Amino acid sequence: MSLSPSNETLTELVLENAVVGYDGKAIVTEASFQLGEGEIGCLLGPSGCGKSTLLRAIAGFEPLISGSIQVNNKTISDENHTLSPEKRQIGMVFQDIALFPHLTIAQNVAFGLTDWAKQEADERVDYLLNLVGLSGFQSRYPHSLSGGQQQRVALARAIAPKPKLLLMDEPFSGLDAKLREDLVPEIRAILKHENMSALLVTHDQMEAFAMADIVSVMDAGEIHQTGKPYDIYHQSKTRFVAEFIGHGDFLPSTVCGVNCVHSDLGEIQGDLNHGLEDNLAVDLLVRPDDILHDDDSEFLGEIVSKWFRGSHFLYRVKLASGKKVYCFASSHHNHQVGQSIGLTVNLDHLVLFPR
Ligand SMILES: Nc1ncnc2c1ncn2[C@@H]1O[C@H](COP(=O)(O)OP(=O)(O)OP(=O)(O)O)[C@@H](O)[C@H]1O
Repeated sequence: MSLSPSNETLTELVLENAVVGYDGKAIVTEASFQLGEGEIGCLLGPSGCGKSTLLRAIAGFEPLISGSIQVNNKTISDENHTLSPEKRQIGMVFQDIALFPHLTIAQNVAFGLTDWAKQEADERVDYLLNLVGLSGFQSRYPHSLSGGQQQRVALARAIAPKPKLLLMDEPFSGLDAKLREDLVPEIRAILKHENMSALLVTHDQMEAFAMADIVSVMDAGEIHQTGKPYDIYHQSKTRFVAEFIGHGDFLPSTVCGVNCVHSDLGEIQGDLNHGLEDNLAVDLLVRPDDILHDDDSEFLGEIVSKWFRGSHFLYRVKLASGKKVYCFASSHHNHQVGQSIGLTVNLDHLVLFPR
């Protein structure tokens, strides 16, 4: 058995209309998405929307009411059959790190390697501890490690037996914000290095965007949209996605051409044909980065509140119509609440919801 990185773990996961629930009552309705070989996916949604339920179905802990789950073209769950979790070769990392306290770090990582030859298992443990930045920690015990270090050990333990797929249920939510910010890209890099297909569950948008190649946004048991983080943010398909992801406002507008709307921001030409008929009443999604502060602009808005974000200010500005929108400004443009500032509209993708 070779050390990593390996291509053995390259896995494709396909969910087709998966319905999952408890006591015959559906919680997740017809979930479909596809995770390509070596891709990192994310189920993102508010608390109680069914993310963990769907993850548990993929792990084999919950049966499907209908639909199917396939790994590398092999059906592992459908309404008639649930392959048992231990036969799925799926690794899991949870929020509560759950290392074995009485085992050393090396023994924890080697936990799933009982059928490996000793020398290969030792080499695999050393390789992984080095990969997660903890070489030299072999004989320490979990209680002597920080939360972030423990979570890295948990990751090493989960990927040690080279599972086909790694499932991660809110793995960072017990960690403080700074540690999370550092650890998320680090763990992404490790998974990519290992060619590991992985699926993360989180309610944190920033975590989803920093970690995943592809994000499925869920609400009330339903997947609203699956796509790249950029597309989810800039081309939200439903009002829920538009509101759940980042800041944004809906401006009442009227369609005035194949790629044009009229709103309180004036007439805006988008870069795509929106396919809606002229004069249709719509809501236009406006993100903070769609409106920029510009001292030279004569189009004004009055600051009603402001947030200093280090590298920039986020202003809430009131337009002449009374509607409020967010606006970005670089951090040396420090204006006061009540002041009117110039605005330019930087909106290429028109995201419209008929009213
Ligand atoms: N074992 C169970 N039996 C019955 N209902 C359950 C069970 N587990 C979860 N539920 C219900 O299913 C719904 C979805 O729960 P789930 O844990 O999947 O949501 P989630 O999106 O992962 O939430 P969170 O982010 O808070 O963990 C909730 O209404 C929950 O109460």
